[in-house]
Order: sequence, then C-alpha cells, then structure tokens
Amino acid sequence: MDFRDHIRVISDFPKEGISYKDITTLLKNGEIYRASIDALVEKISPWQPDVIVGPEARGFLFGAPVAYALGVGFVPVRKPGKLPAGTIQETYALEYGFDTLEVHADAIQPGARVVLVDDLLATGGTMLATANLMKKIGADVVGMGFLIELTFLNGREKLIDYPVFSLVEY
Ligand SMILES: O=P(O)(O)OC[C@H]1O[C@H](OP(=O)(O)OP(=O)(O)O)[C@H](O)[C@@H]1O
Ligand SMILES: Nc1ncnc2[nH]cnc12
Repeated sequence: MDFRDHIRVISDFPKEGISYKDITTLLKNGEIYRASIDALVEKISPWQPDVIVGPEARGFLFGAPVAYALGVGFVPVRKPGKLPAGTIQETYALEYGFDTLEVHADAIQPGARVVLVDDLLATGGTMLATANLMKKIGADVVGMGFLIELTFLNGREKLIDYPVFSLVEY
C-alpha cells in the first residue's frame, strides 16, 4: 500500500516555502489509517518496547494506537503547561520555529525500553528533544518510527544514535 496516495500536500503552509504534508486525508480513511498503524506495529514489535512515547499532537494519533495494538503503555510528550504533575523539559528547533516539550518526570521507569512514534520526521528536532527527555529519565530509546520522512532535511543525522524507520519518504 502506498500511503503517499493518501497524504495531501499543501504548498506554502504554514509559511511560504514549506511543503506541508497533511495527514488528515489519511486519518479520515478508516482502512488506510488502520493499515498505517498495522505497518508501524509490524516494524516496532520486534523492538519489544515496554512503552510507546509520542509528541503532541500528531504523535498521539499514531503512537497511542500502536501502543494499544502492542498492549503496552503510551506516554504523551506535551507542549508546555499541559501536564499537571512534575515535569522535565527540553527546548528544540522546528522546520518553522522553536518550541519546548515536557514529559511527566515519573512517567517511565529508568531502564524501560522505549520506542518513539511520530507522524513526520523533518529536521529531527522534535524527536531529538524527546529522546533527550528519555535520557534524562534514564529510559532506553530502542527505536523511532515515523509515517513520513522529509529526507532532504537530513533529520536522521541528528538521530544517528538510534534505529529509525519511516514508511513514506519525500
Ligand atoms: O522533525 P521536526 O523538524 O522536529 O518536525 C517534525 C514535527 O513537526 C510536527 O509537529 P508540530 O510541532 O508542527 O506540532 P503538531 O503535531 O502539534 O502539529 C510533526 O508532527 C513533528 O512532531
Ligand atoms: N513539511 C511539514 N509538513 C507537515 N508537518 C511538518 N512538521 C514539520 N515540517 C512539516
């Protein structure tokens, strides 16, 4: 199945020069959405994660169903001010701006095998920040999975320390 056929590309969103990969067209199609989760699960399952971690917001759309399918927990990594208990933070650069991510300090046991899931790898800033949060916790990031990878932004270079796969490349 070519998931690319179900991803809508919008030029100059949210800024001029950005070719935005719109996953809402994939999500609204139940058969294709399920197939994308199944494909992620097939690749992630051999890593035998104890927990799946996904960054807000689109990481939730893929990470949580993968966790459900594997029967493991899901831990959300959120934008600042959203998590109610004690957090740790990491600031990172986006393809279009800067942001900070937070996770509950007690969300994951030190030494847990963690797989990070997101919809899209661009510069790699989001996933590197998420991996750095895991490092601070003492969790073991055993892999990262994405639906989409923008290869021309070389995000993998930032994530060189980790096994990475994506289902669709642009
Ligand atoms: O590899 P990077 O350059 O870090 O970019 C990828 C990130 O950018 C998007 O999230 P965004 O921050 O736009 O937030 P959203 O999921 O809330 O839309 C996307 O969902 C990834 O998380
Ligand atoms: N080009 C892009 N399309 C969709 N989401 C993104 N996040 C970062 N870059 C993006």
